[in-house]
Amino acid sequence: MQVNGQAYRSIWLAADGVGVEIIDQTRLPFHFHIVRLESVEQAMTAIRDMLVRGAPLIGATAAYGLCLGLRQHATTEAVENMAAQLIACRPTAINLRWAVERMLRLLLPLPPEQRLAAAYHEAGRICAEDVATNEAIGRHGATLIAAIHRNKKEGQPVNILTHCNAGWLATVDWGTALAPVYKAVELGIPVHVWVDETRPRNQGASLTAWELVAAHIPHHLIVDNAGGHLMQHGQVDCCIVGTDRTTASGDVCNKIGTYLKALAARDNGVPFYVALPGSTVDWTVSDGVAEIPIEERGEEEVLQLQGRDEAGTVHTVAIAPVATPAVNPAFDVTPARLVTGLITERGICAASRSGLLGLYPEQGQ
Ligand SMILES: CSC[C@H]1O[C@H](OP(=O)(O)O)[C@H](O)[C@@H]1O
Repeated sequence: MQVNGQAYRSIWLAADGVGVEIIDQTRLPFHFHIVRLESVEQAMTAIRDMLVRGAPLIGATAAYGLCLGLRQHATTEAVENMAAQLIACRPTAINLRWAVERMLRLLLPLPPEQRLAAAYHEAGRICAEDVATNEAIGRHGATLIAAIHRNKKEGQPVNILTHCNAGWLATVDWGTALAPVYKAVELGIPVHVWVDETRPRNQGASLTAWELVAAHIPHHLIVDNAGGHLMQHGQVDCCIVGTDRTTASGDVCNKIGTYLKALAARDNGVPFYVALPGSTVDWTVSDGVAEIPIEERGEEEVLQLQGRDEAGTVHTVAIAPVATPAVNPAFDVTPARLVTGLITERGICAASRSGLLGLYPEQGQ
C-alpha cells in the first residue's frame, strides 16, 4: 500500500537478496520504523513480540525465517527443528503452520545444498500469492459493499465496522477485512469505517486507523464497547472482520472481542462478514470453541497502555493497581451461526462445511 506516496508491502526481501525487511508494527502509529531480519531467531522474535502480526503475515515471516536459518544450517534435522520452533511462536493463527509446512514439503525432499535457493524462491511465492489472494478477496467483498450502497440514500456512505487490524499490515498487502474497503474506494463507492480500538493491544487504534489515515478513507475510532450501541441506532451497515483460523464448519477464530461484536450484529440484523484466504481454513477441525488453541498473552498488555505525550515521547503507563492481576486471552471464537458469510479469494460463501467445500472442492476429496 502507499505510505506517503511510496508503495510498501509489510514484508520484503532486502536489496542484497539475503536479509528480510519488515515494518515494526509495535512502533506504529507514532513511528514508521523498518527492521532488517538476518536470522531465524530474529524472525521468531518478530513473530512472538508482534513486530509482525496477522495470520498471513506471520506465515510469510516464518517462511522467510526458514530462509534465514538455512543460511546457517541446511541439514534435515536443523530444518525440522527450526520449523517446529517457528510454528510454536504463536499457537492460534493457522497460516503460521500452513506456511511452514508448505516450505517443509518443498525443502525436505531436496538435497541440503539446494534448499537455500529453493526456500527463498518459495517464500517469495508465498508473498506474491498472498498479495493476489487478498486483492481477490477485496474484489469479491467490494460487491457486497456495492450492493449495500445501492440501497443507501444518495451520497450516504456505507458504514462498515471492523475489529482489530485485518488490513494490509496483517498480510503481505491489501489485507483481508480491509481489502473490500480499499477496492470499494477504488470503485468510487463512499465508505466510512468504524474502527474498534481493540483492547488490549489497541491494534485498531494503532494499525487500522493508521492505514485508513494513510489511505485517506473516512473513519472514526470507537471504544470496543460502542459497536452494539451504533448498531442499535442504525449506524452500521455491515461488519467485516478478519480471522486467524476458521474451521471446516465455518466457526471463526479472531481477535478477542469479535464474538461479542457478532452477537450484537445478530441482535440488530447487521450482516457480519469474515474475510479470509483459503489458507486460513483449518480443515482438520470443526468445533472452533472446543478445538482451536487460544493464545494467552502476558497480563502486562491488559495492565498497561502505550501512548504519546504532547512532546511526542511514547510512554507505557499502568492503568490498574499494582496488586491487580490480569488474564489476557488474545482470541475468541465466533460460531458459524453468527456469521453472515465468508469472503474468500474464490468468492463468497456461507459459513458452513458445504459453503466452504463449494469454493474449495479439492478439500473434500
Ligand atoms: C488477516 S489476519 C488478521 C487477524 O490477525 C490479528 O491477530 P494478531 O494481530 O494477534 O496477529 C487479528 O485477529 C486480525 O483479525
